Parts: sequence; structure tokens; C-alpha cells
Amino acid sequence: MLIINIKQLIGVREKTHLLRGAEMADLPLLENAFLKIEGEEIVNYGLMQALDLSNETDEIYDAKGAFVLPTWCDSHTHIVYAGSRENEFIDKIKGVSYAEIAKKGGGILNSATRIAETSESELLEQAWQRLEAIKNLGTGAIEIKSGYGLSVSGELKMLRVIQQIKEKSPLLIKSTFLAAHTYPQSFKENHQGYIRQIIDEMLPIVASEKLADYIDVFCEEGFFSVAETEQILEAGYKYGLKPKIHANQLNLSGGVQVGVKHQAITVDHLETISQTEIDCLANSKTIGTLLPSAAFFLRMQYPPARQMLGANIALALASDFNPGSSPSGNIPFLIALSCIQMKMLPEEAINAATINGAYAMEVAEQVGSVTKGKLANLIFTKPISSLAYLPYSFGENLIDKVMIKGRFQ
Ligand SMILES: N=CN[C@@H](CCC(=O)O)C(=O)O
Ligand SMILES: [Zn+2]
Repeated sequence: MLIINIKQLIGVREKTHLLRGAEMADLPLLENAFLKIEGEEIVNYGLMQALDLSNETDEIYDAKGAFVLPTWCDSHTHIVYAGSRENEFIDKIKGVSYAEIAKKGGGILNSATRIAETSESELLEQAWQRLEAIKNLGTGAIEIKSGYGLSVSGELKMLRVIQQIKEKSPLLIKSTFLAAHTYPQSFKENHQGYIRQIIDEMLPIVASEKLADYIDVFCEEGFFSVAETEQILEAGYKYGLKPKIHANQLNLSGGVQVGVKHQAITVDHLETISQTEIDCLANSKTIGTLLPSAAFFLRMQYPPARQMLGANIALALASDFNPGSSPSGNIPFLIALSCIQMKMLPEEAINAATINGAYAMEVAEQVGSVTKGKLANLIFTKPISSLAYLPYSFGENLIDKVMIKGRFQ
């Protein structure tokens, strides 16, 4: 297929690398461009003026002045869950904190009870609807975590649902084993008992059935300590699972340091962060993944993105789509939020949600930019005056069409 009359073709890169600090403000584009696709892949692009249409035999699609961008790479989600938790949303409005809700057996434990009561097929159906909705908002690659099972059968059930989604969906999907999301009620006073269950009973099955690409731990006061996190990461490493860590959401938890020490692909959240963590990340290969939708929903402080960019850190943005702290996978809104509340430039936010998001789940060879040989995963906008209009006009759906692997959805 030949796509013509693209007003701006965004994220055009001959080769890609993980963007850090000041580089993140550079989002290469072509004005008035064409794009050629063969099967699932991008094979060529260029300026309209260089195109001789009389020689073209391909099917032609006229973009009629749309902006075309790579689809979003959402590298941190929990979209496999049962039901919803708007009762806790009301409690939070009335002043109860996220940590207090968790202490009373709500939060993650509330979702764990529902997972136990819900069949694999029903879970798949619910997650599939969420996936369809975010695909229409431009998401073309996604990481999905377990972590609401909190038992051998519950965690395996969640991971098998993710496995089915991988087989069924045209989206690129990565799966993360997050049994260490919280302690189930029965192990509240016996942390080592649950950790042994994770290491001795869950991990061998997860590995032998190839149910996960990564391992994650919620390293946080009241959840998993640094020592417990290390114990789980070391066990995961023996099975070839690289870490992605929930770090520094509520406290200076040591999550960044333990993630960097164990060469985590990403440390995620980072709402509560000091110069020590910033220096630690800046001197590492680990990506800092910011989840500002969670800070928005929980009325928390936002991560200091400008300070982190100034320190030359590689940042990714992800939705954290989950029932407790971010019941939304809306990346256009996330980009607007990042510009408005964290003062990221539109280019920085788009890079963080595309190419760096792809690196944050190790799929950058296939997606995240408009590059020859990569998948034709593309967003076509409605008429807009400039790229900055996307986050400026927050809340408005400016996506006209989404293409995944060369097919309009
Ligand atoms: N912080 C830990 N986990 C999720 C929230 C899970 C929940 O409340 O259900 C998060 O990333 O925000
Ligand atoms: Zn999360």
C-alpha cells in the first residue's frame, strides 16, 4: 500500500537508540510525505515531491493531510483484572488514602478476591474489551502484568490469560510475572512463606510454560522490602527473567537502587524520588518509566520529569492501566498530562510513549518509530494544526484511524 499526502510523518528514524535527556526533545519528521507498506512492514518513505505517481502500481490510500505517528508502546499495564473498584474511588474522595485502603484489605487484595472468583474465559473477555478500547486510542504494543492472583492458581490463571491474548491479538505483547504485588491475607505475618511459594512453586511453572518475559516486585513500605525484592529478583534471574520494578511510588523505598543494582530494564512510578535516586538512574542503563496517570488519579505529586531529563536519564511514559490507581489506558490523555503537569514538551512526551516505551519492553526492533523494516503500526490523526495541538486539546479524541501490522483496525 502507498499512503500519500501525509501532512507530517512523525518519528521517522533510519536507525534507533534509547533516547536520554536532551535527545528526547528531538522528534524527527517529514513534511508532506508518503509512506510505503508491504504486508506488515514499512518499506519506504519520502517527500511527496519526490514521488512519481504515474509509476505506482500499489493500492493508494490518500491520508488527506493527516499527521501519521507510530502507535503508542505502553510498557506498564495491569489490564487483566476482574470488575472494577469505584467504591474505593469514592472512599478516596472522602479522604481515605491509597495506603489506608490497602491496609484494610482493599486495593490489590480486593482485586485478588475477584480474580479467584472469575473464570479464565471471563477474565479474557474483560481484558479483551480493554485491549480493544486502547487499540482504538492508538496503542500498538503493550506489557501486561500478573499480580492480582497472589496464589499459585491465581497467578497462573492471569498469566495464561495474557498468553491467550498474545496468541489472539495483532498487538505486540509482553508479559510480566508480578506475584510479589502484595502479601495475600493468609501470609500477612509470614512473608517468607509467600516468598517461598513464589520461588519454589510459581517460578518453576512460569518458566517451564514460558508464561512471562519479565519479573516485577512492588518494592514499597508495607509491601516488599529491599531485601525481599532482592531475594525474588535473584530467583527470577536463575530462570532468565529480567526485572522491571515498581519503585518509589509512595516512599523513598530503595526500589530505584535495587532495580539498578539488578540491571532492571525499567524502574517504574518514581513519584517519590530524591537526588540520590536521580544520580543512581543517571549512571545506569535502566529506564525510568513514569506513570503520571496514577499520580493524577491518587492526587499525588508528579515525578520531577524536568529534573530527570536534566540529569540525562532515559524516560518512558506508560499508562499503568489498573483498577486501583489508573483505571485508564488513554495514552493521548497521558501525553497531555505529562506536558501540563510535568512540563514535558510534546516531542519529549511522544518519544517517551513511542520509541522509549518500545525499549522499555525490548520491542524497539519492531515498533516505536517510522523505520524501514519495522511493523506498519501507525496512528492517523484527524485534521490538526500542529503536533502540539494533540496534548493542547486534551480530552478530545483526535485519532481518526489506527493501523496495526499494515491493516486498518
Ligand atoms: N502500585 C502498585 N500496583 C499498581 C496498583 C495496583 C492496584 O491498586 O490495584 C500500580 O502500579 O499503581
Ligand atoms: Zn503498576
